[in-house]
Amino acid sequence: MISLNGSSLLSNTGISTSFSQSRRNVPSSPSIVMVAQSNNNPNRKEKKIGAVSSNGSTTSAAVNEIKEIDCKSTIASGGVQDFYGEDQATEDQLVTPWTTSVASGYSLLRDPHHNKGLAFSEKERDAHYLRGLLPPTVVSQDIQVKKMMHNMRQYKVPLQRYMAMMDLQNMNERLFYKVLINNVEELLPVVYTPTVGEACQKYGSIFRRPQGLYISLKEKGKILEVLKNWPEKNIQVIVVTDGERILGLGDLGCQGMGIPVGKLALYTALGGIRPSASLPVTIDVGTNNEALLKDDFYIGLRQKRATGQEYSELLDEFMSAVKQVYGEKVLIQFEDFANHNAFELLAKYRKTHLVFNDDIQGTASVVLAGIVSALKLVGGTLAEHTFLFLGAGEAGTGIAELIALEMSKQTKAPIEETRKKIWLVDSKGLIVKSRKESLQHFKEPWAHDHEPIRNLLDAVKSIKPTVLIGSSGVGQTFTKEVVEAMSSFNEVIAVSQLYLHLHLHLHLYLFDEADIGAYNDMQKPVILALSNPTSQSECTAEQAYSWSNGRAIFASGSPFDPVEFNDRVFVSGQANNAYIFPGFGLGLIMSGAIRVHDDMLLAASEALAAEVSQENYDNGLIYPPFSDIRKISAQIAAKVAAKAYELGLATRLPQPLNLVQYAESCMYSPDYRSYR
Ligand SMILES: NC(=O)C1=CN([C@@H]2O[C@H](COP(=O)(O)OP(=O)(O)OC[C@H]3O[C@@H](n4cnc5c(N)ncnc54)[C@H](OP(=O)(O)O)[C@@H]3O)[C@@H](O)[C@H]2O)C=CC1
Ligand SMILES: CC(=O)C(=O)O
Ligand SMILES: [Mg+2]
Repeated sequence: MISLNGSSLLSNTGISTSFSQSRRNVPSSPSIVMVAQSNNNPNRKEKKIGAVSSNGSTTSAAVNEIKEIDCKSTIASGGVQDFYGEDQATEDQLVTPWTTSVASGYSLLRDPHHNKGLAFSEKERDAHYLRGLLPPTVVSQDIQVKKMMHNMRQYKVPLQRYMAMMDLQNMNERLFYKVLINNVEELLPVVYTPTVGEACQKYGSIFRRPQGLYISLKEKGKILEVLKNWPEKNIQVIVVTDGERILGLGDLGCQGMGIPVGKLALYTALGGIRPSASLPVTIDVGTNNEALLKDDFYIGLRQKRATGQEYSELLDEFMSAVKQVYGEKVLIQFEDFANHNAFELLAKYRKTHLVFNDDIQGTASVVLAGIVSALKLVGGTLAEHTFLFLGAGEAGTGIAELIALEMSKQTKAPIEETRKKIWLVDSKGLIVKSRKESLQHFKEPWAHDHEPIRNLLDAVKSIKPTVLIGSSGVGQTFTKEVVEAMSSFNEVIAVSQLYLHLHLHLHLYLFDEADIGAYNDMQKPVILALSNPTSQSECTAEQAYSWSNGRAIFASGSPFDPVEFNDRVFVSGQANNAYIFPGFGLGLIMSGAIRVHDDMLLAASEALAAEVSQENYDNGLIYPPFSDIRKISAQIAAKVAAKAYELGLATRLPQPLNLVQYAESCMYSPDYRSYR
């Protein structure tokens, strides 16, 4: 007998046996010394009772010997043997979490990495002691996928679908990824935004089995040991949050764990990173969410958030421990930190670690790609457009800076100049020079000369942007008046541009109504409502199309169903960093990159924009469909890796000749493996 600890204790379902060959998928001769050890039962003494050979021949002997342990005094009422002394123990007595460790297939069925459920072949059932543990039928993985989707579609409540998917992930990892990859467009809204937002809000009450690693203030000084508790050793990507800005839902404390878990599921499904190489982490420094602090089911520390030195010391310890345990090349993705920490953490650790802030950098890359694509539909170069943001935080200023950088590269103008084409509104109004003294540092570059303006509508009317981007985390802020204003003056600009165009290029001075109509039709306002989840979207797809009279080029952070307006069906795109981070991370990992550089974000953006087909454009789309995401991720990974080599930041040498092929060859496949 051995005592259970770590992840095996957490995945124990009552009866626990460990099938030690299966984990490594190689023939082995485990010699498991079975030791009975009790610290609460005076009648039980430490006893070495045997060893089990790889063919399991001594299993029954060993089990018989276990039964020899004197347990006369552990008969619980009703005649059921309290074999482990657990029923007899009172609440304040300590018990050891026992398990027997024999070469049986029972634990194989409960090992999510290797379980295949009914897909175990006859041969595997014989070889791995599964006879009798499964019903007789043998089914293919494809049938399992079909069944899972059939069952999933019976649930009408999205959170039930989420829970069904999480249960599957905890039960049969390969099937989970096969289901997700094969049905990515249908299931992305389930495992990711918007449903993951609701899951985080209710994480305590839906909590079944822990996923990921929780590092709280209690672990201060012990983070190295905590990391070593994680069962996998070859970690390549960590997604970490402190839960303070979960989507647009605010501070969800420890319950933010749903985000790293969800993002890493996408790393595997969309980017092909091996699940065993990924580690979701939640840093719990408390929460300022009063409702959660009072919630009986809350799973985190019940205290106000630690800040200042206490906070930065914990983060510092975590960052050093990660590097010590997993090395220089582990990618650490910061996710959903509040902006007062996010910018600082990125600035501090980008010099010493391979870090990437998805909300600042990934979002910037995906939105730049969408805008570059949109230019095909609305005309002009990046520098000829004017941008207005609602929201000047991580997403807003991150995107703004990357657009300004790309503009600067294209026009050779200094970035200080190109920034002037970009305006941002925060909760206090338009960011202007007169506010400079009181601005957070990341807003300062955007304080241009302009009179103060308090609200978005007035800012839209004054700035007359061609592109409006919502990154405020506040729903319904792109009102009818805002969208109508965006549409109206883009029309006016269209007419004046038409005059200019005819005059300068065609030397024509006359035109008819049809010309104006055709040209105006091309002048469409670009409206991106990035805030997640759906409830926080600045406007819905239906509102964008109807209020703009069908002229908006629209994309949103969370998906919307197609909209019928004026006998036309409008399909909107999803402007979400999920297009970028999986391929971006793959590119870093496969090149052995040691640092992230802004030029890699531009490279990723270019790769994504290049994947939008003419057919997509014809349908008004500025992003390719998610159904092609693995192919897209390979293209992104290749461009990012190429940039890493070019910048001298890659350590995997020699550089593979064909980076796209190499990226594809690195990708995890969820197909079942055959067991000896
Ligand atoms: N689609 C995607 O891929 C992504 C979407 N997002 C979404 O973007 C949203 C914002 O994220 P992030 O930038 O990290 O958050 P931040 O908290 O860093 O920034 C929010 C910004 O919005 C401003 N703001 C808040 N309320 C209002 C209001 N009523 N009117 C005007 N401005 C307001 C804030 O103003 P102030 O500074 O004055 O407080 C702040 O500048 C979230 O909903 C998130 O889910 C984020 C990343 C990626
Ligand atoms: C998509 C994302 O990262 C966010 O909304 O925070
Ligand atoms: Mg995020």
